[in-house]
Amino acid sequence: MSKIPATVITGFLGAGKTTLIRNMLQDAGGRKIALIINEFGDLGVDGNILTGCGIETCTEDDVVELTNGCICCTVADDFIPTMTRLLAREDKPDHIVIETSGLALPQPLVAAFNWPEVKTNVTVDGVVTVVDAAAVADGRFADDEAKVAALRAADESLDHDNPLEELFEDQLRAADLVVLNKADLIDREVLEKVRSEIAGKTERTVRTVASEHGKLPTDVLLGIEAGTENLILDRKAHHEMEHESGESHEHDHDEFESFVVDAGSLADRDGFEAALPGLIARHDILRLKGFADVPGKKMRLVIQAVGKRLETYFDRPWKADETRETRLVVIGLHHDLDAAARDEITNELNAIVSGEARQAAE
Ligand SMILES: Nc1nc2c(ncn2[C@@H]2O[C@H](COP(=O)(O)OP(=O)(O)OP(=O)(O)O)[C@@H](O)[C@H]2O)c(=O)[nH]1
Repeated sequence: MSKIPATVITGFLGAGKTTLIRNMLQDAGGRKIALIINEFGDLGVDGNILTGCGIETCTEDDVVELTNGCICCTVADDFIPTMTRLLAREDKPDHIVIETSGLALPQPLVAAFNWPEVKTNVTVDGVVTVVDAAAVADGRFADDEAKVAALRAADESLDHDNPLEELFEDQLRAADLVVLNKADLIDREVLEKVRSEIAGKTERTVRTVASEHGKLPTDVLLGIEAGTENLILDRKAHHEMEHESGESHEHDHDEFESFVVDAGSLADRDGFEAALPGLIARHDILRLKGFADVPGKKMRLVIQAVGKRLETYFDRPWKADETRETRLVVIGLHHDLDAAARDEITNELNAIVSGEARQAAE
């Protein structure tokens, strides 16, 4: 029996993984696709967006959400049992697509495909790393010397120069294909600069393709036939290489923090959208996303912020059995989101959601 192909879609927070998968599902080419969605933070936004996207090939049964932490750390407890259940199904999928969290390392996940109970039935068709080309052009992943110096001063045990840059490079090292997404936000010349910067971060030549809103022919993404589970040992992450050279530090996510804010109904959408970027910049929030209840509206409002870019849109009606609420997950570097900062952000978010902040400013 031929093995079921699996594709790992990885990439940093907000790069466009879910958007790319949503487009892939709309152009599945008759494939029955099973989705495994892994998220950092306890809100399950991506899975909710995908099952809410109204694509008949993407029902609740086709989506498995792993929200107990990054898939790279929960391989044994979550990922392997999920794959075993998936493979035990009568109506097996034609292709398995796994969206890692924005903070996951692809290497341990791809290595897990060598576990006996998986290897005989599944092969890794390819690792697709989605890049926010505009964020790269803005230098988001470059070393911010001043910031690293401040980090080191605050925590001499810090064993990474720059956790963002290191993770970004690790996700690129694992790639069979790099998607330079958000190309609509930069011009051609900048895109080519980003392309060569990306090329400089992997020792081997990796195919890159530009995209806008993750729109690419599904045949570009699926059917790479790389068999990456047999190649991943040559695509080591930083901490695996440091381990080999003796300066070992375990792979963890301690540098990152996430928390969920429950707020009330969004009384003043314009005021909220005007105030949110300032809050994000003040606290260096890397990612903020979730859903909001807008009084008088049948549809729920999706809130999507990646760095300073904010997008809100109504995606589907609230279900009869759903509580209309505003719930937002906030993700950032640990030292930016200590307890005091989390309280401050929670209070400020509640104030701008309720419209209080605007009234106070008037
Ligand atoms: N302008 C622009 N926005 C994009 C593009 N692709 C995605 N976005 C927006 O970027 C935001 C994040 O997109 P997602 O698809 O949720 O990103 P993700 O990688 O799944 O995010 P995480 O799962 O949180 O890591 C959303 O507001 C998208 O609409 C693009 O090509 N251009």
